Amino acid sequence: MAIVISGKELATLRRGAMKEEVSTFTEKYGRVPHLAVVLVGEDPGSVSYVAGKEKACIEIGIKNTTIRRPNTISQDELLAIVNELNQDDSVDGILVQLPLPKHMDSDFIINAIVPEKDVDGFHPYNVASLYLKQPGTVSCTPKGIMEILDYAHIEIEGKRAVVIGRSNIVGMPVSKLLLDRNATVTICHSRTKNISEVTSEADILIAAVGKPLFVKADMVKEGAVVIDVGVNRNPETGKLCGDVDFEAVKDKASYITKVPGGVGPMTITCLMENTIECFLKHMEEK
Ligand SMILES: Nc1nc(=O)c2c([nH]1)NC[C@@H]1CN(c3ccc(C(=O)N[C@@H](CCC(=O)O)C(=O)O)cc3)C=[N+]21
Repeated sequence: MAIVISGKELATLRRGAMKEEVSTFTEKYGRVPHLAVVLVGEDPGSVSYVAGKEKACIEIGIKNTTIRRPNTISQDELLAIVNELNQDDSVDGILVQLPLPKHMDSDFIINAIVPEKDVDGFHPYNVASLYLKQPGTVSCTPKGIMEILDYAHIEIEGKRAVVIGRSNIVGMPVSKLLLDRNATVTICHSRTKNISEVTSEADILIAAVGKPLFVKADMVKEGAVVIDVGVNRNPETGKLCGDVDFEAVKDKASYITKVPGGVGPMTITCLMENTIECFLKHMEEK
């Protein structure tokens, strides 16, 4: 049986440290960090994420404003909200929850957020900074995955890392972060031939495909480290489940994360870290 790396436990540790740090801010800067979240519509993943973020903000002492709008609002109305938050000096971080309703162009909205307040690290400026190794905001899930690997003291340098999924939000940036730590990285996707042959080579396997229970035992090398980034609903039980068939893979892996309680809590924790970082930069500019 693999060692289960608890993202939840690490999140609790990090949040305790952040709470202490934030408790010094009012005296130093006259206020605490402020995160503004915009939620359009009622995507189930988003609603659960928003609830988790509100809880984390309260825990750490970060001010949180959630702006909720029905999915009938126009793109112009959403743009106006973003512009107002951009100009609001009391706001340090802006997060527009994705996915947006179909009648909207999410790239257009994300591009409208000023990069200094883009706590998601989704703005092209921050994405480019990651690839050029320049200072900027690193997106929360990839950052959380690296923190999980480090917490478990997993060696990365020289290891063969295989990432399943090539999204801008997870697959691509986590591949870059692993490469920066000198892993040999392979990215698999829907057109990859003989995918289980490729994934079976992985010392570190990152599953970010968005398909419930996609990773089975025959796709995993004995002793591999398996990180499950999936946020899916199990089609049979309706419960939250990952991309990895945990029960099938747990006896083959050396380390594994679970859903829930794995990467998710660290995504939220890294969002808190990013909010504090944006706040501190904002305060320095004054
Ligand atoms: N602009 C934007 N940025 C995002 O980062 C973003 C987004 N939009 N849209 C939705 C997805 C999804 N996502 C989750 C993060 C943490 C949990 C999480 O902490 N889940 C808990 C369980 C929560 C439960 O039980 O419902 C866990 O895995 O233990 C879930 C989902 C961030 N996303």
